[in-house]
Amino acid sequence: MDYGISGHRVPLHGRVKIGDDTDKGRSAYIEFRKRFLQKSNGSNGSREYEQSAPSETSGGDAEPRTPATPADRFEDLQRILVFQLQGKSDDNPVVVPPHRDLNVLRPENPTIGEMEDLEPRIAEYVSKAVFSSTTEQAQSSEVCIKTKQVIGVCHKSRTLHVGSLVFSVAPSPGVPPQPTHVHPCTTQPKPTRSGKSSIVNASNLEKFQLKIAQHELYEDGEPLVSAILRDMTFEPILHVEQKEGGTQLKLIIDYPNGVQALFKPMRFARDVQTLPNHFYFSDYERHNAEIAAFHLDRILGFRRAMPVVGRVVNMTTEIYDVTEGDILKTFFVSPANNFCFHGKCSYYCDTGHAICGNPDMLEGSFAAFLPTSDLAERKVWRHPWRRSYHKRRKAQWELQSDYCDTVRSTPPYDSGRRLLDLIDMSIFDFLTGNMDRHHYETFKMFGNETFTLHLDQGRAFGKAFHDELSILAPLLQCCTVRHTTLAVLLKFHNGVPLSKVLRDSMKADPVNPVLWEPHLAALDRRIVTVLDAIRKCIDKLENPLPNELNSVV
Ligand SMILES: Nc1ncnc2c1ncn2[C@@H]1O[C@H](COP(=O)(O)OP(=O)(O)OP(=O)(O)O)[C@@H](O)[C@H]1O
Ligand SMILES: [Mn+2]
Repeated sequence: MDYGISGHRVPLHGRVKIGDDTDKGRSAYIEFRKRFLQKSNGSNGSREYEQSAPSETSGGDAEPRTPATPADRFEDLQRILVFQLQGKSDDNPVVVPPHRDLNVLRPENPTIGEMEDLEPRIAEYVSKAVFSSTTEQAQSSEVCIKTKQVIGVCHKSRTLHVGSLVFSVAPSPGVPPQPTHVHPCTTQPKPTRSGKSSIVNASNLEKFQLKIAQHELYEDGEPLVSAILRDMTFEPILHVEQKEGGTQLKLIIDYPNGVQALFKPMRFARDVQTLPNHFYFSDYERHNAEIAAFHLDRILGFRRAMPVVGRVVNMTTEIYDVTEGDILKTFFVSPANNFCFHGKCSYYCDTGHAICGNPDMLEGSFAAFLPTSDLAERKVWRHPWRRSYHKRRKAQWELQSDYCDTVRSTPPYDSGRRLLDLIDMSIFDFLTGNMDRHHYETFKMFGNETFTLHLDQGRAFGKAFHDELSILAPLLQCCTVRHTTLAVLLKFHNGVPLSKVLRDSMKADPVNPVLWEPHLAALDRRIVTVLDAIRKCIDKLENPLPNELNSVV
């Protein structure tokens, strides 16, 4: 089934509208949008904000006042949660109770390490491995471990590759680095012929990657997360190269021990918003959006985004000096005497869109690298609610009011956790204003019953004064949400505001303040809108409108 663009065209220069107002359907989305737009300054702050120049200034240390206690505590929604925890209200089709949610039940939750039979084996290798050197191995790399599959390759010298792990073998003083050979079945350590060897433990990122599980990237409170953030912040940068593919410039950063990060450079100050005449697909990426989205994903309890940290690098010593290839030819000094480069990519990689240091210090986001495909291949899925990526075309979901019924009856959205994951993602994206969710990825080895990665938030946090309701289309069209997601939203709405928790979480980042204050304020406002939407879904269920009425609302 193709969830792609419809090919339907609106008149040239016509405004691209969201939703079809003439559609006589059952779509909560269209109804909600109408109601939402009719609202004036509602007491709960749920209104569409126009793009307007704010009076606040960017950044700054002064903590703004947190919003006054909201008038509406959504007690009706709270009651549903309490009933469900008491084993009542189980049949509520809008709020999926924990005991029907595979993300909560997790009958199985193996890690990549367990699936690949790596974790226990590595421990075994550490205790059993014996290193020796033979001259013939020096000629080429060879396969040196066989278990369920080939997982270890001896490389030219001093390193042993096991999946994405690289073990270094330190030679004795005075002995040149030697090729290594592992005897995994040897229980008694044998003396090596030409020197003692030792195994350097896997890096924090490698350990993290092996612990990625079927239902989440990392566990709540996982200490490796802050260890990785620290590594990416303080470890020396050994090598840099441009990442192929994608539309905008990204660099792959190599640290010691095989640790890698995906670097997105800062292009604008925090308070520069998406240009009013730019579509979502021609917006620039914002490095700070990647940092903020990682924190937000963690705070909301999803744990589906890789750790990201901000860092200021010296463009000369930490980029120019450690890179090679065509990218070197794109470095130059600007008229303002700043060191700049533009790299090579399909958009915005020219002198007019150069990335410039100040004068040669450059800020960027560093996202911990996902496991390589050798260790854990990913499957790329077309997002059913993908936008048209065309200035005059609409996507199918924008035209068909019962679109969710179509999605719901199609695997993998017809059972299990997948549809609920997309609804979580739409709430996450609505909070951050990310309209750029064209594809999503999962780890192949876990099959369909696995979480969807929250990858690529570069176009989030672009408009602080506009709430893009169409991002919520999956929630509004399907009218279903996890109990746990609703509980988290209510917790922040009625307790310590999300803006405060996120601001505090990001204080530890080296490039704090990460977000412009109006973007933080927008989060608290948008939570109300999501809660309103869920309430609307429940109301519709409890008080279905007669058919004729339904068609005119
Ligand atoms: N942390 C990561 N580690 C490894 N690979 C990653 C990571 N994040 C993203 N990628 C891969 O790199 C690709 C491009 O990344 P991303 O989508 O963030 O960049 P982009 O320039 O916005 O790309 P596009 O223009 O296609 O949206 C992704 O499709 C993903 O497969
Ligand atoms: Mn992107």
